[in-house]
Amino acid sequence: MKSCIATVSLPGKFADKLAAAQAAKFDAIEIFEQDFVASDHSPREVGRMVRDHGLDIALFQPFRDFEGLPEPLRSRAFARAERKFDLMAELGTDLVLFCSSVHPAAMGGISRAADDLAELGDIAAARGIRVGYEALCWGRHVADHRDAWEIVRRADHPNIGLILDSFHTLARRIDPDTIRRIPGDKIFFVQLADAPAIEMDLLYWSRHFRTMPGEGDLDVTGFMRAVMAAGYAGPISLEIFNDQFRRGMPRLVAQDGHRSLVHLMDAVRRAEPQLPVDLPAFPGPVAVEGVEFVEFATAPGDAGGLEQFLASAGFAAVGRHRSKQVRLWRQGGVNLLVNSEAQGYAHAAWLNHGTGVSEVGLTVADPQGAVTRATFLGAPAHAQSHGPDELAIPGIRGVGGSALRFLHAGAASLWDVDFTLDQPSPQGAGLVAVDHIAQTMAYDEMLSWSLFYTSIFGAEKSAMVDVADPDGLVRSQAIRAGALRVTLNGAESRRTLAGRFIEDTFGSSVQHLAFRTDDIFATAAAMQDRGFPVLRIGANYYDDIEARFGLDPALRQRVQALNIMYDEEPGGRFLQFYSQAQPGGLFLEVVQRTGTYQGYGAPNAPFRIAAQKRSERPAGMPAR
Ligand SMILES: O=C(O)c1ccc(O)c(O)c1
Ligand SMILES: [Mg+2]
Repeated sequence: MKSCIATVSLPGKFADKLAAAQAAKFDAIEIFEQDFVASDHSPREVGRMVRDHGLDIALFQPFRDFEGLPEPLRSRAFARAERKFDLMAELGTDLVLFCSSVHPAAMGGISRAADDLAELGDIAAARGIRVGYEALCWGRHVADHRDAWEIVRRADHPNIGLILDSFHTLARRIDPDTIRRIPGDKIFFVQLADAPAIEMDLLYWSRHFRTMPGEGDLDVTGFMRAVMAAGYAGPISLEIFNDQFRRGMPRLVAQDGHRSLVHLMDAVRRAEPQLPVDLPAFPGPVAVEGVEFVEFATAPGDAGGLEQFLASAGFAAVGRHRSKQVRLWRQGGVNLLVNSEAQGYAHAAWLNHGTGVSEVGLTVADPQGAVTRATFLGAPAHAQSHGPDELAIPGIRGVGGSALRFLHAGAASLWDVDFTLDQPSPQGAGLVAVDHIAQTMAYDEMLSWSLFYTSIFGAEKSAMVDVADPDGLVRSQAIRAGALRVTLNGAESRRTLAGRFIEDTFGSSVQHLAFRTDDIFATAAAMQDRGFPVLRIGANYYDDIEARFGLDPALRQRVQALNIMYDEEPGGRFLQFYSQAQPGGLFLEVVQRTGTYQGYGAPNAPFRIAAQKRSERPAGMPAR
């Protein structure tokens, strides 16, 4: 796979873009003319800078408004093209993108455009240049790759070919399988971009909302399968116009871009194994069987507050690590680790973020294979010291520096090998499993996080929902990969509960953990007896759900008495209650799902957030 990224896809100055593309292991770049013009380097210097970064210039673009013009505009367009061919020679690239015209004077006509390109082909050929023609989906006369291909076919010139761009094809809902009929050697270049499914003007959508493949809702995999089936063997290039990326960090944008391409091509070969995808073999998406543990990083002075909070939720300390300052707290099938080591990864996490979740342990069929896949997708392996008789548990780093570990279900158990258990697992308050893990990040980072989960785990995303915090909007997206459910909460404002959590913890990620119970009324009562700092929900909320769902008044009484929130879908119900946010911002949630309910009670989130903001006062865990 020859990977390429357009300079327009990356933020920063020209040199920053090159450094980022190199660090992310791209093979080549497309020079977007505007980036070149804005830079202060001569064309020869730019060419040398690119090659000094180990990169090729695979394409120069765009050349606008060429075909179908009347005289004298037509001659002017040819003269302009020759100037750009001169520039390309100095840059050191032989392929240029001509996009379909939006010029008000452009005349239609497939043959007229073909004649113009054929004539241009002779000029280009004399200079060893190839011209690729791309249909912009808002082009004046040509807005469909099938028409662009017909023009290229009629131009019938070896130096004139087609350029495909997934956005232009998929935005117009053109069937990508029509690409399978195009000879692969006439496709000179392929640009890729995804986008979220939002109805809007095509040009505006393209210029502001493109995303990396897999981060949006378009079928970029179907598009790329068709391109490969056509016999295309050239570079695949990311051409992403995106407002968020423009203000992002060059290296992170480039890294996500490379990850998205590797993931895309892996998906292509898994969908159509006969296609010749040039990518080293690595294991498929990691299927998560369970959440085996969640570890909190803390320090001896802070552990007491956290442990008191866990005890109030029905957990009991049942054992300790053989060689480390780590206690095991349990109830039902849930294992929580409280790590107060004075060295190592957890300690560093505590120093950076305060008390909070530092690691999540997942059971998978092939732990080592999971790490292998993740490293091919650019996630660093996460090694942790272990004693001679202790398990080496492979792991990776998540997006914000959090860690994930992979364990075999049922194999030599971590609990038997690394831990001394002093008592059996208690029933506690009836929590049986981790239901989901809620991570919080700046809104601009959300796509990075979701790509991490969708690429490594093959996770499914549900639709993004807007949650109104009294002080700003929070976007929430649920991600599911087998037994791993994660909700991502992107804070737009620093004053939202989510935004403040990020500030207060210096970028910690897990803001809350949700546990599942099979009897939420019994669990809520048992936790109340243990002094759980439940979040109080006001009467207006209960009046509303009684009206909205036609709730039986007796049920309304029961849920209200225990501060349980309620949601339902045609196939099932969802009951949930929360703790107050603890100093530092962490909180817990308890849920019960019935029937086929798959959501997270999103309609309740604004009321929960408002209640949390009202309830803010120190309780439970002391602040650091
Ligand atoms: O937005 C544009 O004008 C534009 C330019 C060049 C491209 O390759 C493209 O896909 C879009
Ligand atoms: Mg394009």
